[in-house]
Amino acid sequence: MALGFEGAAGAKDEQSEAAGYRHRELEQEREYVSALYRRLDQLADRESERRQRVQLQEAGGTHQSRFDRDVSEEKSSRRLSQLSAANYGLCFGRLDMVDGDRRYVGRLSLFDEEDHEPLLIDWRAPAAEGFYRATPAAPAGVLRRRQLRTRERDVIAIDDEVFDLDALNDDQRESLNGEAALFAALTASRTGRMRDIVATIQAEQDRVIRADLSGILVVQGGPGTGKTVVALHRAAYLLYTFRERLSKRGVLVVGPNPTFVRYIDEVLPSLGENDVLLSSVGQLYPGLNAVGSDPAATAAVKGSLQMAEVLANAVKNLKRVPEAPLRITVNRGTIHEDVVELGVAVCERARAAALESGQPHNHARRVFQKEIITRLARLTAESLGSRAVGHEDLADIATELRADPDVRAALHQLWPVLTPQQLLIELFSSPDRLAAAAPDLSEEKRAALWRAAPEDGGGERYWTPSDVPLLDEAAELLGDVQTAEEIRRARAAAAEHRAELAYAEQALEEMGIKGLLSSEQLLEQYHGGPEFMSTAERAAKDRSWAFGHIIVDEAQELSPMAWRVLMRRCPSRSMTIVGDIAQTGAVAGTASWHEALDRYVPGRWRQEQLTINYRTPSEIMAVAADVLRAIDPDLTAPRAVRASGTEPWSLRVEAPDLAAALPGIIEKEADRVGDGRLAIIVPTALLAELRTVLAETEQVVFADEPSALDAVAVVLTVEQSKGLEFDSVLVVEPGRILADPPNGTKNLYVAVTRATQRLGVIHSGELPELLRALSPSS
Ligand SMILES: Nc1ncnc2c1ncn2[C@@H]1O[C@H](COP(=O)(O)OP(=O)(O)OP(=O)(O)O)[C@@H](O)[C@H]1O
Repeated sequence: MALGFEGAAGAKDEQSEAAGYRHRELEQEREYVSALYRRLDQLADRESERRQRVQLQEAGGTHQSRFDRDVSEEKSSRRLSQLSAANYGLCFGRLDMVDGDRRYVGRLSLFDEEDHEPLLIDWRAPAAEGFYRATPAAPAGVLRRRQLRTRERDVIAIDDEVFDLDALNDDQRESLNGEAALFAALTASRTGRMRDIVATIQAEQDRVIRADLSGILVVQGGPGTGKTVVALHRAAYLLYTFRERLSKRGVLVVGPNPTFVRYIDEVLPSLGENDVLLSSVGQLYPGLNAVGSDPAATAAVKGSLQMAEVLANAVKNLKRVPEAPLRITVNRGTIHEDVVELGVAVCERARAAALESGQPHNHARRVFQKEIITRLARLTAESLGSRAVGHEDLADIATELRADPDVRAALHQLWPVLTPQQLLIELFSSPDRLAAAAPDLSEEKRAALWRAAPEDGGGERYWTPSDVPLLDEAAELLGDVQTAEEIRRARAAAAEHRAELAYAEQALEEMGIKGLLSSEQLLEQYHGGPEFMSTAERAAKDRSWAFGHIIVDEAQELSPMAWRVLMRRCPSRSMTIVGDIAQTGAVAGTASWHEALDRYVPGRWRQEQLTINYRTPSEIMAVAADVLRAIDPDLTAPRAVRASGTEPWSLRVEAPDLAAALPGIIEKEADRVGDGRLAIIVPTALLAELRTVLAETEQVVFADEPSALDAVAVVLTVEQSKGLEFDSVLVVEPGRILADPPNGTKNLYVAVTRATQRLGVIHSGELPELLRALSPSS
């Protein structure tokens, strides 16, 4: 049966016997774990000596020797960072199997030096599965599961579950995996950064983590059910299990905003995985960090699928056929100056030939240009008089014409070459162009898209996260801006690169280091690339990169246009999508998984549900449940795993005094959370006012400041608080959050589910009816 040591005793002598047993077992585990650390240190020392030796080797030499040296150094660095990630919490569990086998489970695998017997099993290995999956009802060969609770390198407690089916009641069958360790983790103060949960993963979460790599898996779950943390552990699991495949193509994790990305960025390194690209949607376009913001109406239009058509039209409209023959002055200012006439039919033919090539706009321009220049060369030759003009002469004339400023201007007028940024700037700043490209958008929607052209060509603040999918779409339609010569060279280089890659692939196979390095990395090393670039770094720079797996967090926030970008980045459709439809806040966000996915993989995606809330205590969830019912009476809030013993409260302060009272309320609450973290979640419209009001309040920062995650108290909008959690949360003016269209109720649901311990609501006027479960405070 499932029991801790505490439950075993009855009479006094039995109690002291149990205590003695407990003590002996604890000592035994302390010794075992110390031995594991000795082995870890030994491996780390050897690896760093090896690396030093490699570093001392001469830098020059042949390609081959330089390559060997770089591979060794890279291999050592990776191993060292894996070993150092296991410096604390190395081992956290033990499985005693029915067949007498005993397995220790931890952050990585360790083997005995002499007999190569496993001393410790990596949590991701199949042999460790029972540690997370075994239940009293389905023990899967496990007799006892032991949790080792550790502080730094010492074992401080052990908790046992003994699976004995005969002695179970229903509650015990449903018992949580490693309750004591889990509760210790859940009630600890938050640090502002997400931590890994490798020691306390629960069975329903483990099923998601170890699910098949292929296809699209949607993980739907209410707030605090561990979607984010599970998604990150899944990334680590997939990299461990499919190392060879994924090290080459890489894994991308997409979060809703840069603050969230910073919040989660320590989890994968703590699991020994450093080569995953983390990005928000605003960072997905290489070379751009879009930090501007759009009014809701603008974001709604930009996110809608209609924009794909608008952009396709905008690119189509770039190609112009003149209404009358075009008169072009050639050889201006020379003795050969002349005016030639380019007929409408010629332009039409050239345009048709270019379109027929099926290439993106900027590439097809070459076909167009060739047709026009050939025609102009003939006309120019004719204008030179009756002298016979041969092939070579025509070629020379064509070369001259290509450089002729008037000819270039005419070509630009007929078929301009543009970057995606230029296309969007020109489109959004011109009501006429917008009207021509978006005849199906209402006047109002077109007006929402209008924006003055920037003087500096558009910096970080000009571009918004909603622009990124549009830039990506435009880049697809336009293609790179390259000259014909550049394109010819790029094609030749690509062919050579493909041949070299095939060769490198073979070399990796023969050297037995496939999975450590990709063939691309090997080639880079071989050609003496400036520095070693990880797969994630290479992928971050390449818009056309196809990832091996994509994980999307807070996926309900993605607009239809953002979904298109992600689908383009993952042609294999190997994706994990985590989110909660009840928390959609973005105006162009996702209302249903069917709506988002059926377009790409009709009927070919699967869904898992997470049902237990590990973050929010039951007292707060009672309040949240009323808000959820207002969103949809058929939805059920996830079951809170614990109570905090603290009632969530509300405080009414009338409008003129509210701003003045806030600093005092915040200071008091910050004192209460001690070394924990406090969030003040406010309606977007109040943000500017509060910046002034709270300017002098100690320890308070705003979410857009770099130190936001490390501060004792941070002020955020609901949007900025997505996916984050805090020990205590103050929600200010919930009525205004509710009244903010179109997702006010969902936003309030997000706001009240951010706390791990305490929730307070401060309001002027009547408290919204759906927060009636709060206890009024004076
Ligand atoms: N098995 C577990 N052991 C310990 N802590 C856990 C476990 N599962 C979840 N948690 C903790 O619960 C909290 C909520 O997890 P997480 O942020 O992943 O939830 P979420 O479902 O993404 O929430 P939201 O939808 O609100 O963003 C985190 O602090 C996480 O570390």
